[in-house]
Amino acid sequence: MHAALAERPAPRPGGTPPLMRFDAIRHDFDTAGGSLRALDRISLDIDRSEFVAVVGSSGCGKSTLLRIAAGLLAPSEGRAVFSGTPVSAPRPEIGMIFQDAVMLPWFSVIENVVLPVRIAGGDMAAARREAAERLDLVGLAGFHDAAPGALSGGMRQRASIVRALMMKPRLLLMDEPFGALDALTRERMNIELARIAEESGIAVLLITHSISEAVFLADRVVVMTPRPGRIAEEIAVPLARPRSERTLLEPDFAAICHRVRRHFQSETGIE
Ligand SMILES: Nc1ncnc2c1ncn2[C@@H]1O[C@H](COP(=O)(O)OP(=O)(O)OP(=O)(O)O)[C@@H](O)[C@H]1O
Repeated sequence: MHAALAERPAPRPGGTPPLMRFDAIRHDFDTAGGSLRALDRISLDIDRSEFVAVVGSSGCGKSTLLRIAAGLLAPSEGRAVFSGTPVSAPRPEIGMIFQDAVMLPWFSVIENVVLPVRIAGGDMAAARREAAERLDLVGLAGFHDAAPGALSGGMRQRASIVRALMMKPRLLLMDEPFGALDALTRERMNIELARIAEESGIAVLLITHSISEAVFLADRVVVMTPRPGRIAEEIAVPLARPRSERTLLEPDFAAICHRVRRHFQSETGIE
């Protein structure tokens, strides 16, 4: 389906608002050299429990789009609407995970994980119980009381995913979360993230430079044009779930990767 340069998303059956709607977003940055258009005419819907991956060349505005979704940046024009309400500030239903999992070194892993609940004034005993269970599920059973510095990059990123889930978000925004990991760890993290998303039903908006990661994880891959970032194509990924190592061997997986890759044939920086 080509959603190229659509001004407005199509009306939805039944009139239910999507979980997240980017409605004709444009964003210009003021720079020393004048105004720089980062995003132009971005209209995109994300449904409940949907996994959407965004790929595009460096500087095409992916992080800018995510910051707008998180309520960290107001667009120059258009709006981001979460569950029918315009996003104007960060909110607990929208979680965010960055490339580098930032952890406070003076707190143990589990205390870092329950920090959002502490800040929100929630039930700490219940939070610690839930955190312990979730840490076990992602293979961090022996590391609840470890210092964050004792964890590898992959382990820290798993802990940061658990931390983001503590506030029970309905949408998880992920900005190149596995970019700093080695290829094998990254593949394992992809499988784990697919499982978490499938089991929890949380919607995810993932930014990645890896085409195979995007296709492996997503229900839909959004390809952006070089700056100013527009939507070049939305590509559905109808691969069966649960996704696993076997998914990577499916002919359809390769075919969809190829379709995404065609957009970048003359570019570098995209795997
Ligand atoms: N605060 C800012 N002030 C001025 N220009 C900015 C600012 N933030 C981003 N830009 C510019 O806007 C454009 C889009 O940046 P953005 O970080 O969203 O791209 P990206 O697609 O996430 O890039 P990458 O893949 O390299 O992380 C770039 O040209 C960038 O230099």
